[in-house]
Amino acid sequence: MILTVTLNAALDLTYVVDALVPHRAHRVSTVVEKAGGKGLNVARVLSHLGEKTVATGLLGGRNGSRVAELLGDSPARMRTAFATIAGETRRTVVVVDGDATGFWEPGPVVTEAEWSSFVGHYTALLTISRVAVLSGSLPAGLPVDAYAVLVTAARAAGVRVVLDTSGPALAAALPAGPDLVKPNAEELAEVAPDADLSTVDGVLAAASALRGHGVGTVLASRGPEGLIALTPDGAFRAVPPHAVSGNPTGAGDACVAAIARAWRHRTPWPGALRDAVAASAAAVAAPQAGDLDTRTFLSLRHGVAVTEL
Ligand SMILES: O=P(O)(O)OC[C@H]1O[C@](O)(CO)[C@@H](O)[C@H]1O
Repeated sequence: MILTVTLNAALDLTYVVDALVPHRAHRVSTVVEKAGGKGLNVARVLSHLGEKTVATGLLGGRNGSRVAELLGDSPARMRTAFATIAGETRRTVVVVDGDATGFWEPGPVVTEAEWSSFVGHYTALLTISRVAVLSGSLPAGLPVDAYAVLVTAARAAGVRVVLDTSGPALAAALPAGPDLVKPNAEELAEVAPDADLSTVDGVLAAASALRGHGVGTVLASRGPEGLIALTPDGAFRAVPPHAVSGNPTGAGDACVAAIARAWRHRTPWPGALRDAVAASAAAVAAPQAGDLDTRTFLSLRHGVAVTEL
């Protein structure tokens, strides 16, 4: 079982318009509502790929009930085990006009009692999990080291743990030793301010500085140029055969899902990275975050070039 955690879940709204023009009113041609937040997108992609998952996290208020209702349509292999909180789950809005522009609401305030009860609930779920994926921002009220607590519990349970977050939440969790982090360009620049991140060497220097904090693998996404991974088994670069256009929201979630799946099946790094690059591209090709265009995934995965650096 792969466990995904979404502490700041969201009711994701996607608006499709012809062209987004600031300071103008827009007629929206299509509105789609989805259960979202990064961990839920990861769970949905895993489920598309045929994996059994349990999606947990925090849900509250009317938006939380709507998210739960939307999750009711999930296939049996995607189980949900969310804890209820008093605060209102946030909404996010993505405006798609060929590319995507996102608006993320901040989310609820979580109480200390809700947090400590969640930690117990999560620890129980670890006993049926092989891999845990902790994704997204922290809602207000949670301690900055919330992810450090969850990483420590996973490690104590012998569960491999992927952490996909940013800013202070990421920095505070590094000493707990997550097995993989997927930093954005800002985080890489912060740990290695002099590195030229437009070059492979620069990304490797920054990734190695980040690994020095106790992380197993650093996975650096380079958008349409693919991925660079600094792993305990060496450094790899994975490049897609061609760029894919569409909605890039959720491409990172698909990438993380593919890695978790590869770990679950003990796939060696080259295969894992090939799938991660193909899954990211297949997520871009699908209209909504958390979806995967299976045809793109299957057609691209054999064309991804993986080289050991
Ligand atoms: O948790 P955050 O970092 O605020 O990101 C949340 C958002 O990211 C996405 O998962 C896309 O990665 C959206 O579905 C949206 O819910």
